[in-house]
Amino acid sequence: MTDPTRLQNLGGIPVDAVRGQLVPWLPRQRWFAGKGRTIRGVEVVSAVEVVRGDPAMFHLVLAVEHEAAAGHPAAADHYQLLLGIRARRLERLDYATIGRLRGGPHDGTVLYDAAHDSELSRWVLERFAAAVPERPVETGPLVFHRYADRAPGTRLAGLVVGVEQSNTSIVFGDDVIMKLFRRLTPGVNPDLELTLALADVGSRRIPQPVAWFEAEFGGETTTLGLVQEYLRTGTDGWELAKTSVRDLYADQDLHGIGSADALRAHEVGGDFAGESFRLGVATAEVHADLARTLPTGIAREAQLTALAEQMGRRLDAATEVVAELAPYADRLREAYRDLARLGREDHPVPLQRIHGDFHLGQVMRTATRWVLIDFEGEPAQPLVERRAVHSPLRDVAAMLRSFDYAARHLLAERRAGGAGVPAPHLVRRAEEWAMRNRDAFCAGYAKAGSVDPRAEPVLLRAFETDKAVYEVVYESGNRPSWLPVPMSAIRRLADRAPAPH
Ligand SMILES: Nc1ncnc2c1ncn2[C@@H]1O[C@H](COP(=O)(O)OP(=O)(O)O)[C@@H](O)[C@H]1O
Ligand SMILES: O=P(O)(O)O[C@H]1O[C@H](CO)[C@@H](O[C@H]2O[C@H](CO)[C@@H](O)[C@H](O)[C@H]2O)[C@H](O)[C@H]1O
Repeated sequence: MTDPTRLQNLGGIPVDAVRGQLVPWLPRQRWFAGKGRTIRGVEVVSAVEVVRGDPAMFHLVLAVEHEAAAGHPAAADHYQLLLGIRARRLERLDYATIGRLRGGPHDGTVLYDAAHDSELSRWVLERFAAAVPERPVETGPLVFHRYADRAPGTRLAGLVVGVEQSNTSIVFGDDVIMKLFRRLTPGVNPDLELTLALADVGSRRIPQPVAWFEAEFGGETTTLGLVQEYLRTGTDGWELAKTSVRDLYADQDLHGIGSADALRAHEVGGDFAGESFRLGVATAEVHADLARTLPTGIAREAQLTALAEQMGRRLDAATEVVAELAPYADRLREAYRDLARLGREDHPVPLQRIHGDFHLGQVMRTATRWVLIDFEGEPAQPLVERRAVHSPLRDVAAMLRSFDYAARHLLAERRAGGAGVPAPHLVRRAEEWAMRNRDAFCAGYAKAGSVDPRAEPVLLRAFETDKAVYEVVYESGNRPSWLPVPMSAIRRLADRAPAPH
């Protein structure tokens, strides 16, 4: 990529001026991973001028240097940015503004995130259209590959999807969706790796891949963006599950506490168990396809002991951050001791590539089937960990946690809204909903896969405990009013109450 020592300006604008605008803007972005840490400086480590004129667009890789902080050595994180430059402000793009230059020959020039400018972002589609499968095209260090025979249209308007998450996704027409990976780690992104592997074996459980682009970064070929079929009839599983739970609670509210008329989880119109079963089937099919096409392994005593120790360390670290965990920590550790014992009892555990960040927000129901998206793994984990083999029951346990979340989040919201501690009959209904859907998911998984997750209670409990501990830290940092959701699971798991499935 560009030699940064030679980089003086971007389209005539001094690089220092650009850096100055980026420093306050970056921490405000949803995808910025260094929130709360002090930025020591921002370097432009690569710049490719991809559209010249007004507007102009540069493909940038930024190195953000942070001050050292507890648990974080002073190190640089790298991010990808499509920098748009316009001589004059354009009102419709105000929300994407990085900053405006004042004084000098560039007075009034606007710097902005060009992912939001469909006039510019379609340039990427043009590169994909110029490539054909087996014959990528290059623009400087950027290499554009096409997977599908059919090229995406180049005149489609691009719209960034509303819910910005770890990355930025742009929908073009209602034809394709392109994900720009924001934080860059050298190497192939597992989202691309697993999507291509599944497409190669003909899986219909993923949005079909269309194209991707990459560049050398940190000495490795690194994925920058992935284009897939846009699931125009898709709704994400979290929204669907919430609708079912809302329907159940609305019925309870209508009939009043303890009313014999109040309907149960299997009686309300929005019963979700059929969908949960089908989602279990879809998950097992994806696991089976991953196992037959990518590396697999077996965990025996040493690996299970190491895994149990790793989970124990995560619990220690979490207890430091969230004091509410402390009273339960010793009892939670029993789940990890049982896991280590499983190894000593010679209980081999099959390992394979898995989704790695599985929850109801990572699955979409289309008019015809469940589809799994976002195989990136947990973005905060190192790439080597995300590309390693794991027990597929880790994904299963993560989805079971998600059913628990769907059941309880409304109670947390009501409580945060001033409704007080949830009434016991509502808590019972939430538990019943979670139990019913967790069980249906496991039944679907067992029907389509080789393993019934319910026959592996020790593994499931250890993975679920580990995930709930992670969630406690996540909620305390991001959505404190939702902390009661994973805390209720922590209490259940510490009491070794029968898992609701
Ligand atoms: N192929 C697709 N078709 C339709 N919508 C999609 C598709 N892929 C992703 N989305 C939507 O975009 C959102 C973000 O996608 P995701 O892959 O989860 O990104 P991130 O890595 O930023 O979390 C999803 O929650 C979903 O609503
Ligand atoms: O943004 P990511 O998809 O990488 O995941 C993070 O955010 C998730 C929240 O959206 C969080 O998931 C937790 O909340 C979900 C409901 O919003 C629930 O379905 C999941 O089961 C629960 O873990 C995830 O933990 C976090 O890494």
